[in-house]
Amino acid sequence: MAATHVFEAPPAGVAADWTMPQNWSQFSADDHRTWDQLVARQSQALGGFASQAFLDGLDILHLAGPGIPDLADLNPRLKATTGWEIVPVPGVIPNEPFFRHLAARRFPAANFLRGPDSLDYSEEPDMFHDLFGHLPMLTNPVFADFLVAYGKAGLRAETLGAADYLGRLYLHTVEFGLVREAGGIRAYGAGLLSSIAETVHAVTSPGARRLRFDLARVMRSDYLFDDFQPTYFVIESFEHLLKETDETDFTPIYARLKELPLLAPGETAEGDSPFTL
Ligand SMILES: C[C@H](O)[C@H](O)[C@H]1CNc2nc(N)[nH]c(=O)c2N1
Ligand SMILES: N[C@@H](Cc1ccccc1)C(=O)O
Ligand SMILES: [Fe+2]
Repeated sequence: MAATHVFEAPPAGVAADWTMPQNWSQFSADDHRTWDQLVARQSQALGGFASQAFLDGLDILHLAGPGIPDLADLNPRLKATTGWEIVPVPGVIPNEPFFRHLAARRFPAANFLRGPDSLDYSEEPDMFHDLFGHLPMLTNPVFADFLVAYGKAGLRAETLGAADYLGRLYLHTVEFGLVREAGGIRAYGAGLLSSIAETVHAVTSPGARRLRFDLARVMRSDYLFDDFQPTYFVIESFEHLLKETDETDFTPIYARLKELPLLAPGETAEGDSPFTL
């Protein structure tokens, strides 16, 4: 987590719920050019790597036209699909307000853009990651409901001192998740899909470890934040992910996990099931 700054209190200009005005006119011509470059090369490169659900949702961003999207235009279009909207925040915010926004179908998006030196990979989640990476999946009804169920589970976890388990679930699904699809493997995680370099690595590299998704295994698996993940988890379907999160009482899982050591990034565990096609 070295490079990424997590805010502890809302800085000036940021509301108590961590949201801030997008202030679209603040973005420079260079920012808009970088955005267009990112969208063009990333959209071009994702065929064969990205889940169809993601590719379908990407249309909504392309419809927004060139330049960094104005949320005043984008949000009504997103809202019409699944009821979700984007709310600008200064960067990585604490868990509790993050869960609260998700539970209310508001997706927090960082209100700054990476520089042209980080087109392939950024160590820090920025506006390109949050909009290009996350927004397309928010237009998928099953995934959209999963993320609400996740936010509610997060709020419950906060009261149980178990938020870190949920943080790991998020990282290994919403951010770096793979899915069995079209007789192969596709990426649906936003941390992959906003980075060409890591998407290609996760889907194709023989050196990437891919395990079958297992809820408890995922919840005890630590992750890297500023480098490629050593292990990826593959789900069978978004329906399965929704069911696991929506209908599960996590309390006994947390109780069991508290007795087990955390697994370091890339560490193997008894019972690991490598993903096979
Ligand atoms: C839920 C999980 O723990 C995760 O680290 C949260 C915390 N705060 C965040 N804040 C923002 N803006 N974006 C994120 O993806 C997250 N992730
Ligand atoms: N690596 C991602 C950004 C990111 C960092 C950390 C966690 C999630 C996403 C990108 O290049 O877009
Ligand atoms: Fe993200």
